Amino acid sequence: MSATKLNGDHKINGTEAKAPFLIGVAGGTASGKSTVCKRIMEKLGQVDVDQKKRQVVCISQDSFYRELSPSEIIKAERGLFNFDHPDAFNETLIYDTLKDVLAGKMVQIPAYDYRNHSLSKDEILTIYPADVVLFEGILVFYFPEVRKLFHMKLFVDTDSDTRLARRVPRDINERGRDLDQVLNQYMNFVKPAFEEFCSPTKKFADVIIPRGADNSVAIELIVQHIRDILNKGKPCGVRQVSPPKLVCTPNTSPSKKPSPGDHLFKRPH
Ligand SMILES: Nc1ncnc2c1ncn2[C@@H]1O[C@H](COP(=O)(O)OP(=O)(O)O)[C@@H](O)[C@H]1O
Ligand SMILES: Nc1ccn([C@@H]2O[C@H](COP(=O)(O)O)[C@@H](O)[C@H]2O)c(=O)n1
Repeated sequence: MSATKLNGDHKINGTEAKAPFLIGVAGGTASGKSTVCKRIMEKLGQVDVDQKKRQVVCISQDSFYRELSPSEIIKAERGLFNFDHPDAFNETLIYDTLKDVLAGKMVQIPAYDYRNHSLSKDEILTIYPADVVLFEGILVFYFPEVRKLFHMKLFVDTDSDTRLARRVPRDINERGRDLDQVLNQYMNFVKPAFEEFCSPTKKFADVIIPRGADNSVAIELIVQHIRDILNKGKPCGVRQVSPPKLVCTPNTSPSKKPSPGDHLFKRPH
């Protein structure tokens, strides 16, 4: 798929770009936001699809951490930088990027390098226009202008002991931290910031998912709702964007009744 910009109009392979259905997924650290997004993508049959052809894509808010100054990097290396405060993020870039996504444009986003506390110079993720875009992160509902862009808002609500028990091994094994660092950062920054900035945004959610990815009933209901919206092509409460032009058809002949697992998407021509 090739994407081009012509006089402000965005065209993909010669056809008008489509506005995606934008879903925000918030929740505390290690609540299971990424895992919930993965489950949604799996249930919509998207995980094994080539990146360029995916109709459901996921973007992480962590790709929008602002660049740190040399003295802030030193603080971060000592576990003394607050990555859970809204000021740690580049709000304008989040907003501008999501507006581009909603305009059906292809966007390029750096992966986040947790070991070096910086945006990756080497790993740039290309987000091709899609029908459904998931945007997940601890503070995706914090910024009012960003919050208004979502068509659906999910909050992954996992209890804090479970979150800490998951964060400790993850940060040690995947993010290059030691136990003292993880616990100090958690007590000094992560926990207080969750209570001050993240938890209060739960009230903005349309759906709260207790227990995260363990809650397969909630995930199935959400997936079914996404399918219904896409089939109708008329999402409720959509602000500023036109509905996604995607038809969700079961991969069966018209006479055959759909069965669970039949959820191949088909774009209209
Ligand atoms: N339901 C679950 N049961 C067990 N482990 C889980 C579950 N959900 C997530 N995890 C693990 O917890 C860690 C954090 O999950 P993740 O989805 O990355 O959370 P978040 O995106 O909210 O930070 C990961 O190591 C993940 O594999
Ligand atoms: N350099 C960084 C950047 C972020 N963090 C922590 O990541 C958490 C957000 O990611 P989740 O996958 O857990 O949602 C956040 O709580 C930051 O503390 C970090 O430790 N180092």
